[in-house]
Amino acid sequence: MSVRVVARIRPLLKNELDKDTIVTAETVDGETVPAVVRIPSPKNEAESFSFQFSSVYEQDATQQQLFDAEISPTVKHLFNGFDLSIFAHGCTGTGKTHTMRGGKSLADRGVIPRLLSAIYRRCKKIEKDSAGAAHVEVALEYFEIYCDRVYDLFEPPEKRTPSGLPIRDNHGKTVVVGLTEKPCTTLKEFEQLYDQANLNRSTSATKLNAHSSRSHAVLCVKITQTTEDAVRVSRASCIDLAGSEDNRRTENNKERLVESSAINKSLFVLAQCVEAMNKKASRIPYRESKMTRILSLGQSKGLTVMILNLAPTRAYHLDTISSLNFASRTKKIEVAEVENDPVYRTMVKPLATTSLGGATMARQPLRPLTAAHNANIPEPEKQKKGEKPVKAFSVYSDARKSAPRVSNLTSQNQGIRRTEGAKRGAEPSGTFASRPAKTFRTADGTSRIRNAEPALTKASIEALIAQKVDEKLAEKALQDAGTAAPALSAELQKRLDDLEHRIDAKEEDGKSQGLQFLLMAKQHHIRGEDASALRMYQLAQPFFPGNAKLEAKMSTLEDRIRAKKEETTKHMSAPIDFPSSQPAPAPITNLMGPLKAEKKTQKPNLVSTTHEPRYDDDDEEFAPPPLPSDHEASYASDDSFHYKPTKAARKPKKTTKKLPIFRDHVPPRPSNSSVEHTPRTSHLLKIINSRDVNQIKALKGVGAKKADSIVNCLVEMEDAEVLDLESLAMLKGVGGKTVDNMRMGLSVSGGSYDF
Ligand SMILES: Nc1ncnc2c1ncn2[C@@H]1O[C@H](COP(=O)(O)OP(=O)(O)OP(=O)(O)O)[C@@H](O)[C@H]1O
Repeated sequence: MSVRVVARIRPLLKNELDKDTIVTAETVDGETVPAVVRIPSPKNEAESFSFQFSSVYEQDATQQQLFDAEISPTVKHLFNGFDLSIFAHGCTGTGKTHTMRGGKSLADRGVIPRLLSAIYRRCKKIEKDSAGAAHVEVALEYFEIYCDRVYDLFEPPEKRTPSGLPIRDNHGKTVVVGLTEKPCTTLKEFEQLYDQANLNRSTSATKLNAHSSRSHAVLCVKITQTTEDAVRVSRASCIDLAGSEDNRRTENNKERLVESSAINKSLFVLAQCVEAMNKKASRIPYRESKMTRILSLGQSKGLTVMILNLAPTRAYHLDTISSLNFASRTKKIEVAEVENDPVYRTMVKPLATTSLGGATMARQPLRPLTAAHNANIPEPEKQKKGEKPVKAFSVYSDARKSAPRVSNLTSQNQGIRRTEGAKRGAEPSGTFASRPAKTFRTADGTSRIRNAEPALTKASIEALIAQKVDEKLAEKALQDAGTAAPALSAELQKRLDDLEHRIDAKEEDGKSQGLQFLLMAKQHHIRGEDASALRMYQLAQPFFPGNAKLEAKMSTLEDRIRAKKEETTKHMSAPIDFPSSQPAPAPITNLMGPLKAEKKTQKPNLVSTTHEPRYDDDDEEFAPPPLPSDHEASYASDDSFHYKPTKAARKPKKTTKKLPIFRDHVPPRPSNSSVEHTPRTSHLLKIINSRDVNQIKALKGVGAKKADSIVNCLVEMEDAEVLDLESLAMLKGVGGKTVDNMRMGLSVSGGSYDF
């Protein structure tokens, strides 16, 4: 099922006035509880936007009401082996921490203490009902992601290493290495641990919130149920995201701005991941921030509830619309609900020395990720038969007859449906555990239930292989067909991966920030998302002070965005009804803080009063879909930017370095027009565009390596050609001097050119 998204409108604060309230909740026809958020258009008060969610909680909704309706029903599923993720999202000062953590009084307690209370109650009940035969253990991990670094909140700040805890990919899962796991047996003990750990969380006063969280906090509750026969582990992850900040309003100082930039960046990446998932893109940019990498929303299996926190007043108008848009997209994400397998105790013997959940256990990721599988990809066979994909599980249906659940005791994502009561041991032979339980992983990844393991015959192995191949082929075909983002060439993909690896390699010493921005910029650029690419280049710039290539890229992008905008404004004099295939204009997004271009180009939301505005693309504020020539500006490789230490990054040095000036004195021209070059230049460009390594190698000042690199860049550009010397100078490994050398070294028929 999809992520369950509910909205919560916080009450007015002391300094807010009733007359400024613009966000209201409404009920859908025939329903009694509100499920629609209505907000006026920022451009035209007479118009309004409405956003529908699973539920909407009004200003007077209590913590108890929210918990009882949204979280309490999930607890029993947690004990049935499903993982649970609860997110609080929203811009700064909208009540995320209040919702998740809450206040000290009983009535004010937020989702997290209430969840723990419910968990302990259920633990007691299980132990009592089984007359002590079943035993449940609860253990906690609590960490924050601050400025893209992971810190253990159970450790005092003075014990932190500046670079934070490393995260690793472990068999397709993301793992935070070295987190403290605290066993926690009572609610009282939890409260002490939690309160103490919260003192370690990074919070500061900003203009918008006196106790603003400067980090994303993730509390992971591990529940281990041990019965005579089996051990079952499930996890609840409670995530209090830091709020997006519009720094025009926060008036943040330098330190707060650095935090804010990290917060906005990670939330921006989260939005990009959601966008990519909605577009069923083959590549979800999880790796672009630690938060998205760890959380991998949509890739995890289990139940996911997102609480969208909203402020009711006009002061948050644009931020609220931005959050509503994000949440609307999130609710479309499909999550496969697969319960964690129990580990049968007859099998546990070899593990006798491994304490479950103890320090010797390999660290687990916050959520088990199945990177190889996109949960959004429907199963072709089942679709053909008109069946629902694997996730026929209704969290909120408390109907007497339990909905059929999916067992993962079969090949990955293949999902044989099982009714709730069916016993593991009764699984038909020939099925295999696809997802080794966290405490017992066999080396070959096959079944852990050895006594239930079927005898493998040659025929069954062949059948299994054939089945796997079919699955993979079908999956690939679907991915190819369903990919909305432009396919990346293998070459380009390789370079992106290389860049990611470089970033990973530098993560440890915290020097990767600039490269990360560059990587993201390049990815946006490739996808034709100019505005996002520009934002990322702007964020990268302080890390590469005075880098002429970077500046050139930014100015090319700015020009193009401006041109697109002017083009669009021409067609904007009358209201436009955007066809569904085309992105609507102006998503009012402040996720990345102020941008001159954004401010100027916000367009009215031309959407009727009862519809959600459609903001399908991150670049919409600027224009129609990307132009075919969007690759032109990405000539230069990001490899050409060299990391400079952060100190330098914070204080960009003034530079006198300028773009090369060449001797072709031709008048300025439109970038895509063919212009008269001098014969020498034309000849040079012809050689370059021939992509012939030997010819290029023969140019003056170009060795084999440089020639190779030039050809690689040209391959990346696919059909595009280098049209002028400036563009040539921006290719990887080429600069103004090299271009001059190349040109001046040219001669034809034994004679030299005149100029
Ligand atoms: N439902 C609510 N009832 C009463 N007060 C609330 C409610 N929601 C939020 N508040 C108050 O609003 C203020 C901001 O809330 P909170 O700190 O939880 O925001 P936040 O979204 O976590 O902000 P940040 O992202 O900056 O950390 C606090 O003073 C909080 O007590």
